[in-house]
Parts: sequence; C-alpha cells; structure tokens
Amino acid sequence: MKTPVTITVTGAAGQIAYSLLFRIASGSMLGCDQPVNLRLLEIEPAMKALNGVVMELQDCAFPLVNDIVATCDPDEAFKDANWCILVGSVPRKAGMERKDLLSINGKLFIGQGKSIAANAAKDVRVFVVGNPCNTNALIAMKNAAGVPNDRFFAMTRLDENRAKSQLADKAGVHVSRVTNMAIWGNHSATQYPDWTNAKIDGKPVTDLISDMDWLKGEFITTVQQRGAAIIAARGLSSAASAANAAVDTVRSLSFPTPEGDWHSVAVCSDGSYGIEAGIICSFPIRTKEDGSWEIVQGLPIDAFSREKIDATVNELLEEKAAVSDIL
Ligand SMILES: NC(=O)c1ccc[n+]([C@@H]2O[C@H](COP(=O)([O-])OP(=O)(O)OC[C@H]3O[C@@H](n4cnc5c(N)ncnc54)[C@H](O)[C@@H]3O)[C@@H](O)[C@H]2O)c1
Ligand SMILES: O=C(O)C[C@H](O)C(=O)O
Repeated sequence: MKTPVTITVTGAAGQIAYSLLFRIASGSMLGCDQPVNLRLLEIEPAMKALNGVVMELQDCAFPLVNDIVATCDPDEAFKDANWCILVGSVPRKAGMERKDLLSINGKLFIGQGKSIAANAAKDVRVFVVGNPCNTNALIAMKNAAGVPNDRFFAMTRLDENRAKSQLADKAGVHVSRVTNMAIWGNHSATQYPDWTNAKIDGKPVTDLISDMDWLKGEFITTVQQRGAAIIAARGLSSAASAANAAVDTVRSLSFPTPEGDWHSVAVCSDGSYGIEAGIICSFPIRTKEDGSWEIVQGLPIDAFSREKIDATVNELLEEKAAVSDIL
C-alpha cells in the first residue's frame, strides 16, 4: 500500500467540490492504487452542509480514502497538505466578467497563501480554481513565503477541453483525436485557444478544417465565452465540467505527458515567448518523468497568435496592477 497523499480542497461544500471530491476519492485523479487523506475547508456557515458531504463520502465506502477532516480552520485544513486545490470563492453571475470577482475573492488568497506556507508539506503544490484564478494564484504565491513559485498553478484545462471539443465537432472526428491544444494567457474572455499549433490525428487542424474565418473568429469566441454560456443556460456556473478539468489537471501534473503532446495550465511565467516573468499565465506544459514540469519551447507563434497572446497577457498585467497592494 502506498503512503496516502494529503489533499486539501477549499470550498468543499460548494457545487464544484460536490463533483470533485467523489472523483478524487474514487482514484480518478491520482490512480486506483493511491490512498488519499481528504482535508476539507469551508467557512463556518457552510459547516453543516459540509458535514452532509462528509456523510456521503463515508457512505461511498471508498477503499482509497484513508481519513477525512472537515474544518473551518485553514491551518488545520492545510496541515501536511501535498496538494491544495483552492476552489472556495464566490462564482460570477450573469453579466459579470471573472475579473469583477477580484475585489471579492482576491483577499481570501492572502490568508490561504500564508497558511499554506506555515502548514503544508515541503512538496506542496497549490492549484487555484476559484476565479479570477490566475490572479488569485498570484496572490497566494506572493503570500506563501518559502514555497517555490513553480508549485503554483491556475486552471485553464476546462478551456482546453472546451477547445478540443469544438474542433472535434467542426472536423467531425472524435475528441480523442485532437491533441496539442494550448490555451495561452488568462482564464477569461481574452484567453487564446491556439488552433495554429493544435493537431488532429497528428496533423495541422487546417488539414481537416478549411474554414479559416471560423478558426480565427467563432471558434475562439465560443471558447472564450463558454463559461458565460453555461451560466446563461444553467443559471449557475459550470461545476461538473470544472471538477473534471481539475481532475485532469492534477493527473496531468502528476504523470508524464504522452510523447509529443502537451496540456494547458497557468504557471508562473519565466519570460518564455516574451511573456513577462512572474505572472501566472497559461502555457503549453509538459510533465517530465521526474514529476517536474516545463513550458514547451520553440512553438511557432505567427502574427495572429502574437496579437492574441499579447492581449491576454496585457489583461493579466492589468489584474496584477489592480492587486499590487496585496502582492
Ligand atoms: N478556473 C475555472 O475553469 C473555473 C471553472 C468553474 C468555476 N470556477 C470558479 O470556482 C469557484 C467555485 O465555484 P463553485 O461553483 O463551486 O461555487 P460555490 O458557491 O458553489 O462554492 C464555493 C464554496 O466556497 C466556499 N468558500 C467561500 N469562501 C471560502 C473560504 N475563505 N474558505 C473556504 N471555503 C470558502 C463557500 O462557502 C462555498 O461553499 C468560483 O470562483 C468559480 O467562478 C473556476
Ligand atoms: O465562467 C465562469 O465564471 C465559471 C468558470 O470560470 C467557467 O469557465 O465556466
């Protein structure tokens, strides 16, 4: 039996967590041979609901769940955590952009960053789902003294999955045949889903999709606006697909990336592709055999892509400037 991995999930009584926790507990995220300790953080008013979630986790009799702690004390929740999945925060409503949440949610990540630095395991990795996730991750990173910058991530995998699904639908192929789908920049309406470097059956997408107007226009805006479309349809923001993307992200960061492919996640920029160092920006990422990750280098960036990448990076710089007092 492997040593249990301790996973802290914040916002554990919320709608994303209601899908996510059961996927983690079943082994979908870290594998069917990997036991887990679950540390569930909520705010005090949600503790009753959280206790109900714990009862349901118990009622699943998951063989991989070693123990469960439900708490409203961040220090207790982050104690010895190997993975911190920061979901807890307010979702946007119809008519809002994700960055409108910065003033509401941003400050949560100051205290959580400090508590992670003080309590988590030496190998901790911190993955932010709560919006605006890139800048919330930046706030957590800047407040987690002593935790290396390469341990912080923000979720753009849902955007990658959405983009793959749109390309597959347009090309009339199964989604599994779409690979190398990089999301650049911010998890926002400025993100750039990079069809120029994506592949279908290992070939450029333009071999199967000749509608350049669609690729340059509707494809990109559909992916950029998909979160808003879900809110308009459901009256609530995406939850099951977000939880699925969170599982995909942690799994992709935990196991080597298949040869020739990459996955999308926002990481602390090292200046690659001329993107300002120090912001949490989505890149094409490969996970190496030793468990570390790297930004895929040397991808061709044409003038169209450059303009799109610059626009989303500029938005990240604006968000950073807006929270400069808490960094
Ligand atoms: N990055 C992405 O792709 C992506 C996708 C979907 C949703 N999201 C974001 O995820 C977040 C959560 O969405 P949801 O639908 O689960 O929302 P939700 O309102 O259903 O749940 C959020 C939970 O967080 C809790 N919470 C609030 N402050 C907390 C704190 N300080 N500590 C611990 N818990 C706290 C709340 O009590 C609530 O139970 C939102 O910000 C949403 O916009 C991101
Ligand atoms: O769009 C939202 O506000 C929720 C989430 O970020 C999404 O992309 O579905």
